[in-house]
Amino acid sequence: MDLKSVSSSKSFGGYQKVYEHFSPTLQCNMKFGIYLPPGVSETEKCPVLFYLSGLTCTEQNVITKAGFQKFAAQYKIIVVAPDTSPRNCNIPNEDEKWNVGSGASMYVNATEEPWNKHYQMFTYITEELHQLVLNNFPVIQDKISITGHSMGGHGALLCALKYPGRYKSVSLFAPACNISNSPTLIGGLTALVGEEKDILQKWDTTFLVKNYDGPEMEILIHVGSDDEFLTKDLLIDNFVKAANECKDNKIKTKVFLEDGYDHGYYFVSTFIEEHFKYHSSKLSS
Ligand SMILES: N[C@@H](CCC(=O)N[C@@H](CS)C(=O)NCC(=O)O)C(=O)O
Repeated sequence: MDLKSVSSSKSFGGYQKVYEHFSPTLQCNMKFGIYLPPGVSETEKCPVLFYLSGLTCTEQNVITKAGFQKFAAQYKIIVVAPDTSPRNCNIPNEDEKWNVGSGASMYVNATEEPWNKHYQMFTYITEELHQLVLNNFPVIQDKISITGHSMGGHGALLCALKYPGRYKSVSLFAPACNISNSPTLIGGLTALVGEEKDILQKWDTTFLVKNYDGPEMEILIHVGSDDEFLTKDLLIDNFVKAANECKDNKIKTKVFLEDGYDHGYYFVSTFIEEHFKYHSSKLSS
């Protein structure tokens, strides 16, 4: 495994780094950001938090705009920020639309031509990158949490629901919770996995949550009341309702509707500290 260092910048006593590597799963080069808090080493390992970004993002958006490094340093949590899709794959029109193709992987495994050769993002995040991080960085192997924004909130939920018990805590910023009913996301999803209802629902967290049968899971959610995607695309209420129907009440959602905030990184950076506090409390218990 060849990890090429792209950048390394000191931040709050630790280092914000970006690496590039060839991904056999995605058949292309991928970048990811990783923040290493001050003092972490092979003898002082830390928990890790995966942060999945939203539509149009690369690894750069969250590392430059969310202001999380201060809290990652304070709570001693390694933060991994993957890119949101394969890139430069020579797929016709891959960069044409902001909600189909590059930057719009939906964190699923594609089955449809021409995307299926590269767009295996679910496996990339949950297997390849997961193992790469655990094998190459000073991570406490059973202290793993996940968070995400918008399409990345959907991605984080997919990971948590399909890998019950792996993630110690889950938190979401303005998550897309029912993507097969989202006018903005459905086009990207059907391009990747086709139009069959049963298949769409296998990648839709509102449907998946009903059959969740893992350990109890509490999910922290923040969303802004002025989020332009709130009512037609995020569909958080649908997820909450489905989660309440899940067997033995195993999923508890804590949703905070924050007055006046929109969908962007001013919103994310406002609530990022609360999410680190939340993950830290779960990771240290
Ligand atoms: N129509 C917008 C929507 C994209 C958008 O809002 N993306 C969110 C995630 S769903 C984001 O994080 N954008 C990058 C940023 O704000 O830095 C665009 O074309 O950029």
